Amino acid sequence: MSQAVLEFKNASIFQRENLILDEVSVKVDKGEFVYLIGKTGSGKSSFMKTLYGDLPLQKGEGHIVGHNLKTLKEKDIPALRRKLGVVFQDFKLLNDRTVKDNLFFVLKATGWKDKKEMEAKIDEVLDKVGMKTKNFKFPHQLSGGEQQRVAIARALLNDPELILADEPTGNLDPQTSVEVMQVLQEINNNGNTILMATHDYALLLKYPSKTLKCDENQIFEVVQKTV
Ligand SMILES: Nc1ncnc2c1ncn2[C@@H]1O[C@H](COP(=O)(O)OP(=O)(O)OP(=O)(O)O)[C@@H](O)[C@H]1O
Repeated sequence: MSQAVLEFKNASIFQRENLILDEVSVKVDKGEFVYLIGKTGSGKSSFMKTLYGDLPLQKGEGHIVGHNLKTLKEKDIPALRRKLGVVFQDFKLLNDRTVKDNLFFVLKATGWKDKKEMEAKIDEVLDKVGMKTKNFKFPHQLSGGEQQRVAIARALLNDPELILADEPTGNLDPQTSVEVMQVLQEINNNGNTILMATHDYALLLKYPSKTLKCDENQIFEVVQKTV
């Protein structure tokens, strides 16, 4: 049986009427760590948006964590997103509440009810990213790297089948980028599947892994030596 958490066949991705990516045929298997690279404007974000239901898939086949993107309805999007953990370049934490309350907010919004279970889950995910002792802090009291760790913890709350990280180190200095990358690597070693869009070639060299490249309206796998 296939272990694919993500599979596209001859898919086309459009922004309005503009064709951004054509004949996309890619697969990500359970447990993989996959990079998505490509120049600015090559379509990485458009691809990521298609994956979390922000951009409709108009042509071809696309399946992700058990959902068919071609037939995905507006009402199916929350269920899809619960199976995905999404991490953005700009963290997207709520600045008016503590780390812990940021995570509570997501759990409540995704249907959790039991306070004890919620507390335990929050401790568990913050522990995974080394931020448990800072759960009382507000986002502005944390460094960029710490905020991104919290964002990664938030992405882990609902045990996602796939983590989509869109330029997660884009706002961080090189040293902090490596620290955040180590967190992502640990999470991957613990069994989480990760697709990470990045511009950071230094990270690719330091942590080689399967790499997909967007170029000239295509996505193809590259052998890392020639990246
Ligand atoms: N909302 C939109 N409406 C129309 N065109 C768009 C929209 N968003 C992006 N595009 C176009 O789609 C193409 C791909 O953009 P996209 O943001 O996916 O690239 P990217 O590879 O993620 O770039 P970056 O690395 O800068 O984030 C670009 O030509 C862009 O101008």
